This record gives sequence, C-alpha cells and structure tokens, in this order.
Amino acid sequence: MKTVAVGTNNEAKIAAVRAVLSEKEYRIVSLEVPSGVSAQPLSDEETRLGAIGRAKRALEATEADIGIGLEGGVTKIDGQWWLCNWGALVDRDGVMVAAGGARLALPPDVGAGIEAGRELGDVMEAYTGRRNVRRKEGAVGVLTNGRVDRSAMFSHIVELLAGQYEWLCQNGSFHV
Ligand SMILES: O=P(O)(O)OP(=O)(O)OP(=O)(O)OC[C@H]1O[C@@H](n2cnc3c(O)ncnc32)[C@H](O)[C@@H]1O
Repeated sequence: MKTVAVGTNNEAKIAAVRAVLSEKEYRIVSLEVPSGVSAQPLSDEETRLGAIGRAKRALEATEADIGIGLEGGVTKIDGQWWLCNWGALVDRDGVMVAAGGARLALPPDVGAGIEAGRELGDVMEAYTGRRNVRRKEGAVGVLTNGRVDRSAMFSHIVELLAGQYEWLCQNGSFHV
C-alpha cells in the first residue's frame, strides 16, 4: 500500500484527498508544511508554486511515497480579483504533476480587502460573519451558495492530479 503525505492541516483539503484516494489503496497522512510562498498568494504563478512547495516538503518531511500540496490563492484578471486554486503531486522518482482548479470572481468588497493586504480567509469571515470559512465551505462555497464547497473544489483538483499521475506511470513521465 502506498503512503500519501498531504502538506496541510486544513480539514477541507484533507477531506478532498480522502474523497478521491481510496483507503484500500492509499494510507493518507497529513502534516503542516511551509508553502515557501506568501501566506496569501497573489497570482496563479505564486499559488501553483505554493502547491508544489507543499507537495515537495510533505514528501521530504515523511517516508511517504507521494506528496500532495493544495494551495488557495487569488489572481487579478482585467483589474478584478479572482479566486484560484492549485494542486501538485510529487513522487520519489522525481515525477511531478500539477493542476489548476475552479476560478470565481470575488465581489468588489472582498477584492478591496485583498487590495488592502488582508488574507482572503479573514476577508471572507468579515464578509459573511461566519468563522473558519477557509477550513469549511471556503470562499467558493459561499459564492456558489453552497453548491461547490472548498473540499469538493479541491477534490476535482486531486482527481486531476491522480488521473495525470496514473497516466504518466503507464505512459512515461515528463516534468512540469
Ligand atoms: O492550513 P493551510 O493548508 O495553510 O490552508 P489555508 O486555507 O490557511 O491556506 P491556503 O494556502 O490554501 O490559502 C492561502 C490564503 O488564502 C485564503 N483562502 C484561499 N482560498 C480560500 C477560500 O476558498 N476560502 C477562504 N479563504 C481562502 C486562506 O485563508 C489563506 O489566507
């Protein structure tokens, strides 16, 4: 059985990995690791790098076969802030796959909070009056009226990672 180390203590992210990788095939462990990027990534590039950093550090810090990193951030498109999310998977042979997830425009008030240098999680708490949005439904859950919560959104990214990894293992690898 392969062990997968997920570089986070965030329940929404861990639940996403558990939803996709069957416990019959994988032992899943989780641990807090630094992303290597700022607490609030402000671009797709930085968010993707954060996901890769978490995946690599989760692998380094454990005896796991596979490391997974999931990172949430924001990115500016045409003057407006959008939610963006990235994931990365690395193994001990140096194979790496990455995938981006859903994008949503943030309301102007939320964008103003980001512009003022605040973290999205804190801005969302103030915006909704709810606590721990980042560990529960996430900005995506709030803004989709509960239809797609943070865990479901990250599950899609984990499916993209697992599927690409399987394909590469069967067909030969390339490095992203
Ligand atoms: O415990 P970790 O894994 O660090 O989880 P996190 O939610 O604190 O950290 P991320 O790196 O995923 O997200 C970076 C920042 O953006 C915030 N964030 C990202 N996506 C969010 C979402 O969907 N809802 C609320 N906050 C979000 C989050 O609170 C952080 O301040």
